[in-house]
Amino acid sequence: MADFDLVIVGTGSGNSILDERFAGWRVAVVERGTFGGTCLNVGCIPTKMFVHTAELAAAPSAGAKLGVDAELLGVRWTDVRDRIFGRIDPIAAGGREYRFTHPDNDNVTVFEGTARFTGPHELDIALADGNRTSITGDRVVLAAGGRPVVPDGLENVPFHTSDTVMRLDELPRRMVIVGTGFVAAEFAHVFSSFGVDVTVLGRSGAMLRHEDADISERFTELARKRWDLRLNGTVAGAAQESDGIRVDLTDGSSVSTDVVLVAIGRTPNSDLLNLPAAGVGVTTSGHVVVDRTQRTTAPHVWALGDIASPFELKHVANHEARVVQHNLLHPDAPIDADHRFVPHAVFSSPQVAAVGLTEREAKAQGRRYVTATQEYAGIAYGWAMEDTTGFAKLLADPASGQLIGAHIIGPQASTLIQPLIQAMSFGLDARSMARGQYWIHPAMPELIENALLNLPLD
Ligand SMILES: Cc1cc2nc3c(=O)[nH]c(=O)nc-3n(C[C@H](O)[C@H](O)[C@H](O)COP(=O)(O)OP(=O)(O)OC[C@H]3O[C@@H](n4cnc5c(N)ncnc54)[C@H](O)[C@@H]3O)c2cc1C
Ligand SMILES: NC(=O)c1ccc[n+]([C@@H]2O[C@H](COP(=O)([O-])OP(=O)(O)OC[C@H]3O[C@@H](n4cnc5c(N)ncnc54)[C@H](O)[C@@H]3O)[C@@H](O)[C@H]2O)c1
Repeated sequence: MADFDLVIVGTGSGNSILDERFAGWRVAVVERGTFGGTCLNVGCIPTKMFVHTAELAAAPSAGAKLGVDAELLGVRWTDVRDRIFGRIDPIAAGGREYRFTHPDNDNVTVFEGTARFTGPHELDIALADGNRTSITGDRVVLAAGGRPVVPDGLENVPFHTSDTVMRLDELPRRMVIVGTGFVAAEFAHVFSSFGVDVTVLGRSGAMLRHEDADISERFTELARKRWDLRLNGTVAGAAQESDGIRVDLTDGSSVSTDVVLVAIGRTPNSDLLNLPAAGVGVTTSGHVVVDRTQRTTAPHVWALGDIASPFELKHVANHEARVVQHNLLHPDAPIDADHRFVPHAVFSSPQVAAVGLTEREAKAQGRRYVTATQEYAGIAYGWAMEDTTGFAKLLADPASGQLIGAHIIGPQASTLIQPLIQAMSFGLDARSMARGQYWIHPAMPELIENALLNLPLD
């Protein structure tokens, strides 16, 4: 049995822990899938490459109301797909090659297979080549991520998840997307911009229902105009028919389609690891329990990213990887992860971005707060874009002026939110932020300036 100072399970964010400071450590890295994990191979990065391309495809139809008549001649799907993965696949392969062969990694052994604990420090690895091996780790880092959840009712038909849908052989004519969250909103935008007839099936009454209610309501209203949106129901069953797949819904209706995309959330890969053998606890949702230093209930085991984090976001996984890295290197001076102001963005059309509390959460916490909104239609750059639906909504403590929540729906929301994240992270109050700096005129951040000035502070 080979003994290691450190075993890292998962090469998504876990792969970024190692640097020259670990040169004297014997390290094992275990990976059961493609090197680089979800974000690089099947998540953030390819999706945003498709989203950018989709926006180019959608531009001609958006031009007409501004007096520019253009026509989309076509989307060469296989060219788009192969350009994107022609860029990504070599990065994943290069990362793997680096760990296997580069002298920087003389102290690192890579095992390609699925790891599971057989004791507190012992792991069995079912290798991809069919063999097995056992190793021990003085310390273990769990960075094993999660995987898509699949609903009942699709047993008799082929379906895709975000893991496979970006590599379709051809662009389908019709697509049914099950789910109304991040993945559904982004892929509905991508595929409908490419000319696919998209139907979205949602169990709840709104899309992006975890967002602030005003944002979710506006997004749902706009989604209804673009996609065939079937809410308050889900899949009851499905059958293969001569001209495609028939999906039956719980309300008794049905939809015919060429491709079904499942996007109803992800589940942590904690169940693959036989965690009880190591004394590592999990929550009812399957997330590994960690303390503020990312240490699990077993003192020699740390966890980071989607396996331990309900946020399921890459910037959170990256932050937690830096915390784990520090705490491995400095066991006597551990640091805490900072989850105070975790932002997110949905790269759909329109974009949505948020940080801090929704109004619903502020109420539930009994917080004293004031709100302000500012529409894009009320700022000069919004006039340039003829935007009539986007807005920013802020929540602040009226006494201190500290922002407690920020929500944006509209063009470049994912970029416009950043100064608000900065203000919240560094404790800058709304009035100082609005009047203590210049705002370039007539640029889009005037949306934020005006929203801040609209806050009815004490
Ligand atoms: C379609 C999609 C789009 C996304 N877009 C964004 C975005 O725009 N912005 C954002 O912030 N986040 C986005 N995310 C979320 C983001 O991808 C994840 O939060 C992030 O990749 C999680 O990183 P991780 O290191 O925790 O896990 P992963 O990157 O999933 O890495 C886990 C690795 O562990 C391996 N593994 C699992 N179990 C074992 C085992 N037992 N033995 C060995 N290896 C194992 C897996 O094969 C995998 O490679 C997106 C996700 C999806 C699905
Ligand atoms: N831009 C980004 O940061 C980004 C993009 C994509 C994914 N992600 C991450 O990936 C994770 C997974 O995304 P997701 O969209 O799959 O999950 P999600 O949790 O965002 O949304 C899932 C949706 O599916 C609905 N649902 C659940 N079961 C259902 C059923 N049986 N039938 C119909 N609807 C059902 C839920 O009500 C929910 O609205 C997210 O939590 C997110 O953190 C992030």
